[in-house]
Amino acid sequence: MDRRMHLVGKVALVTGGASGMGCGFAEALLKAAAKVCIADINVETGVATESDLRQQYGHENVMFSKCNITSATEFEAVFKRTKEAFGGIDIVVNNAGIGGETDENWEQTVDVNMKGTLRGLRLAMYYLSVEHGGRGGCIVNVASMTGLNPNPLSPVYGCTKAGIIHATRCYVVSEAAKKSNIRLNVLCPAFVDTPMFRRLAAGDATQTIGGDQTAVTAFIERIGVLSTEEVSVALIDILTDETRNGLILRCAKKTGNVYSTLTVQDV
Ligand SMILES: NC(=O)C1=CN([C@@H]2O[C@H](COP(=O)(O)OP(=O)(O)OC[C@H]3O[C@@H](n4cnc5c(N)ncnc54)[C@H](O)[C@@H]3O)[C@@H](O)[C@H]2O)C=CC1
Ligand SMILES: CCCCCC(=O)/C=C/C=C\C/C=C\C/C=C\CCCC(=O)O
Repeated sequence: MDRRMHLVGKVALVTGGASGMGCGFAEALLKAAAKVCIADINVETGVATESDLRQQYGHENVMFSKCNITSATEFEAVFKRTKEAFGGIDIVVNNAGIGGETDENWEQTVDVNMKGTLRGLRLAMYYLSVEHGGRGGCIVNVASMTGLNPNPLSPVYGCTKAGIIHATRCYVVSEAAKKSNIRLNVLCPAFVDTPMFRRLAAGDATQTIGGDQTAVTAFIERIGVLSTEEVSVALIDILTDETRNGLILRCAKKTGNVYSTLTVQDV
């Protein structure tokens, strides 16, 4: 039996799609002939990305929708708009996220990464579910290797990413996912060359709880840095291979792509 999900004509919503990894994901989906809504808080970059992608992949296949994922109203409006414009939603990539560990910004990191992603996950479950007019599909949540490996420089960020991993695992075993044939997986990249990463690499003091930048640089050199195209290949593999469900996909420059589950202990 063919277990590939063909992406031609499929409709995807990608949060944080204006730049960085999200923009790479949008482009990879468009190359596979899907239709994409990029949702992002940054209107200027979002409109520019929309225009660029429209020129390359067709006006009718791309839309930008302004959305702050911390706003329930804005986020729900994006789902509605995408469904109206493209006739349904098959794929949701909850990718938008920020770094930030200072006394002033750490709660914002929780609001965006944890609450925002949970909001996107809940909306995706609703809009993909058959009982609410959906047609099943695939949800990919973007966490990070820091959600699995402890990192002293970014405990809050790491916690939000661990939360995203666990939330994904919980929804995977839900009746709602099974009833509507919704697959859920979580992507855990190590460093990827994006504006967010470049801020960290440049020593932006608002991104970590501080420390020796020489050590950060050495750490980055040891781990290596992926391109957005390399992470996009991982995303497309998750989407197209319908046997992929409930999985954590670690992506790192030196180790490549490694799928796993977390062990569940019998109690
Ligand atoms: N770059 C890296 O090394 C890694 C990044 N990640 C995760 O990948 C995801 C994407 O990150 P990058 O592309 O690196 O970052 P980025 O900063 O380059 O792009 C993030 C995008 O999300 C948007 N965004 C931020 N807050 C938002 C909000 N409240 N509502 C809607 N959109 C919002 C930004 O405007 C931006 O376009 C994030 O969740 C990040 O934590 C995970 C592992 C490694
Ligand atoms: C193996 C660690 C991979 C980290 C991947 C990641 O999520 C990168 C995010 C980049 C910028 C976000 C800002 C800061 C927090 C993230 C990671 C801190 C790691 C710093 C270090 O120990 O060198």
